[in-house]
Amino acid sequence: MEKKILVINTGGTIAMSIDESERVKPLEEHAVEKIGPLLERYADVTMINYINLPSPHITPEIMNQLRLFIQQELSQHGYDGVVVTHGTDTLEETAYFLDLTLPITVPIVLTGAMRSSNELGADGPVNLISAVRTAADPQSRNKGVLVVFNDEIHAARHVTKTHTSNVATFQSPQYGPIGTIAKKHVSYHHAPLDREYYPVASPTANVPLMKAVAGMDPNWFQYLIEQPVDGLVLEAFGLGNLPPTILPALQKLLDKGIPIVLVSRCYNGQVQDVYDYDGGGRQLKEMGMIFGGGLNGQKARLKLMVALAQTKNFAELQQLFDQ
Ligand SMILES: NC(=O)C[C@H](N)C(=O)O
Repeated sequence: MEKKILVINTGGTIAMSIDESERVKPLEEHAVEKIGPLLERYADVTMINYINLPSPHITPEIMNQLRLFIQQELSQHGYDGVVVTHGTDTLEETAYFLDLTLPITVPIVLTGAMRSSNELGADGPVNLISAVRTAADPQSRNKGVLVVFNDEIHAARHVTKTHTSNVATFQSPQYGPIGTIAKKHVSYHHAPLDREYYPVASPTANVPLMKAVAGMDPNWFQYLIEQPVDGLVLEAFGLGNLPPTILPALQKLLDKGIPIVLVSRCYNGQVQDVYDYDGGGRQLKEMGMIFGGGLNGQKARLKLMVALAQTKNFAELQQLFDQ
């Protein structure tokens, strides 16, 4: 029987066009609708123009509204799968947020485009067809939220935008794609690990993200010490090390009960408390910092935001980041 797939359009380059002076702009009408008829071969598709935003305009609040909308649509209409079209700049963040907060088994697939609707070699139509085929495939159930782009299927937890313009921009640097879209079928090479689920009423925690750089000025943290932030994510060096000059400022945050999650500015590997020098991972662990595994900064931030709705205890947060 033909699968019922809901396509929710949220905007991004897939819904934009380019003019003679090379300016790429959102279209008044939703460009994705024009792709609709091409999808009929693959599923019984219902398309909803939910919002039309460039993805730098997407916020955790909008991600959360989208989550509630998906849940409501699924319970009212019993779709077999959902596809969300989204701008690529923050696509990995929306995908990961939905992965953490949607307690469902049907496939949820995000896709978009790197070339706007009227550009030569526009990738929107093929990406959307691939996403619908993936959402309609029974093998895609229970795999968590997926990102389909350029004939590949990626797990939301691992995928990241790696190139500013190339159509093969979405990669999972640590583990590779979990499946591929062949001409005639969708195939999986391996399954993602068990999902985490965070019931979250609304992601209101104020969690900034900062990147470690050589010669970091401790005064940069003054704002965070004076403002009511709920947590901080730091993209540390390598295995999880920081310049020693900023440790007193970080200690002040920890003393105020503000959790600090460390991830690495390397895009491969996990942070670990190995180095035993001033500012090394050993010392950071002893200070009470939470080690964020192999997540990138933007995903660790979302995870801390949803985890803070569950606990503010540093040890419990560390357990959640160990998962
Ligand atoms: N390719 C894209 O969709 C990029 C665009 N700036 C967006 O994220 O909305």
